[in-house]
Amino acid sequence: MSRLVVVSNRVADPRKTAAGGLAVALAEVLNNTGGMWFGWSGKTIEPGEPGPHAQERPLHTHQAGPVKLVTMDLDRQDYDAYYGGYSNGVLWPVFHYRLDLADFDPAYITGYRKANQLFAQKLRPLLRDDDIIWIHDYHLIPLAAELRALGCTQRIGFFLHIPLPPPLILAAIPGHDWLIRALFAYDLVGFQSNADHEHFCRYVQAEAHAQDLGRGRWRAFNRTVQAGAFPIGIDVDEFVALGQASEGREMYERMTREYSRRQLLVGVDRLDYSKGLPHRMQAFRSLLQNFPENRRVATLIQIASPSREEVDAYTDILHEIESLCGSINGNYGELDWMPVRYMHRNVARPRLPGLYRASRVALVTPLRDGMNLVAKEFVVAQDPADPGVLVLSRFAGAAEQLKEALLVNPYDIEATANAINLALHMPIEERRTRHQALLATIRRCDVHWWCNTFLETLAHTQAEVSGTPWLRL
Ligand SMILES: O=P(O)(O)OC[C@H]1O[C@H](O[C@H]2O[C@H](CO)[C@@H](O)[C@H](O)[C@H]2O)[C@H](O)[C@@H](O)[C@@H]1O
Ligand SMILES: O=c1ccn([C@@H]2O[C@H](COP(=O)(O)OP(=O)(O)O)[C@@H](O)[C@H]2O)c(=O)[nH]1
Repeated sequence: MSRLVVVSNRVADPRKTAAGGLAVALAEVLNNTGGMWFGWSGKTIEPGEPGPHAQERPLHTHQAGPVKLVTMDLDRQDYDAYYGGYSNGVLWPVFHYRLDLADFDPAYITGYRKANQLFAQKLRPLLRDDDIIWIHDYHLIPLAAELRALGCTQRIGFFLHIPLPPPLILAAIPGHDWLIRALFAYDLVGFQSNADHEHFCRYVQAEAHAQDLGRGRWRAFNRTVQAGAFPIGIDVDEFVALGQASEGREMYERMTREYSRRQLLVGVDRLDYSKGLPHRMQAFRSLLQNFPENRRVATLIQIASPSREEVDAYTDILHEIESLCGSINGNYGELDWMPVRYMHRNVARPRLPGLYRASRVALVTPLRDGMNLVAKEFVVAQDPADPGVLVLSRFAGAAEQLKEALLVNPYDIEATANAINLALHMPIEERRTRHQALLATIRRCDVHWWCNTFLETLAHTQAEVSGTPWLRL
């Protein structure tokens, strides 16, 4: 049987918990399949630090249950240009439709290419001929092309965890044609939603003049690539079990005891401008303003786990949130009631099911999101007899699947406040009906379904390209 080799920027011990949907999902996949997980170690080598040059630097290897974790360090300068610079200063904002936040510094692309070349050079000697290679996310778009240039002929799949914007937004990136050409080094390219997949099809037709071979296959640059939507899911049974374990139960009991006279609303996000936290706070403020019956009753617990703090746009959003929370509490708070409980800290995943279950409403209102696993976790954690309500942005990938949530446009503050009010006062029958339908979808398209569907499709892609040498990017 072929071995699965997963490659992503961030690697986590699959036996421990991590914040960030990619690490959570891949840990769950690899715990089941076994194989190798290759990525960045989380360590950077500072300029002037003694030791071998990047190419000669040894890898870190660690057996974690059935998974062999192999990681590499990056030089500080390369890491800054590759991760903070090109990945999170160019690709992240543009792919989330935020051209205004992109910083097209030409030095970034050099660092990005260099890091991808280093990933390829380090990974190449570890590969077996019959490995199935699955590369993840925007940090590593050119990796297959780099591996092909080193002679790799294995099946290689790619999954983009973030949205793909419409062609004319994508085309604003200097060198966008280079990026999309790099996708043709893969055999299969997966997106989170039909909308993202459709943007890809439109782009390759209009900008790359690709030939449509039908059934998701496109031919350009002397290669054939298959593309499709594979919405990522969660491990439902694992999350249910987490809720039944002691930490989950204790959290539930503590929250229900502490907030017995209140109705809890919960938001759990990385502190990222794509998550729409200022808009959410404004909607909550409008709720208190327009529907005063919720004052002294509704309490919003907002977890904002620290993220990418070296990128300026992330520091800006931190200040904006802090000021909004302060003003809401200052204007509406009472001696015995604070409307917003804001925490700029990561909450360990085992505690989240208890927090979700104790909450009447979840606010998942990103301005754009690839998928958003928190939306799915919230539904799974509910008591089916008395479930909470999911208020979900129509701009999260999850909205394509979770139609029975209260779908909102997060830019429309008043409409979002109305939806939150509806959620807080929704009759129990309607809550149950919606929850049942949501849970069925989340169960059907869980993380195992996602992984199996992607890998089966990859295994069946036609190897039309074997023997065709990859022309260097
Ligand atoms: O690794 P970080 O820079 O700390 O960021 C954490 C992850 O954020 C992004 O997650 C995305 O993947 C989720 C799972 O598919 C999806 O639900 C979510 O909508 C995405 O934002 C990023 O894509 C990952 O690479 C990061 O590791
Ligand atoms: O304080 C936190 C915040 C988030 N998460 C987890 O991180 C993941 C976030 O994934 P999502 O897809 O919602 O968004 P991303 O951060 O990947 O953009 C979910 O599994 C959360 O349970 C966590 O464990 N603790």
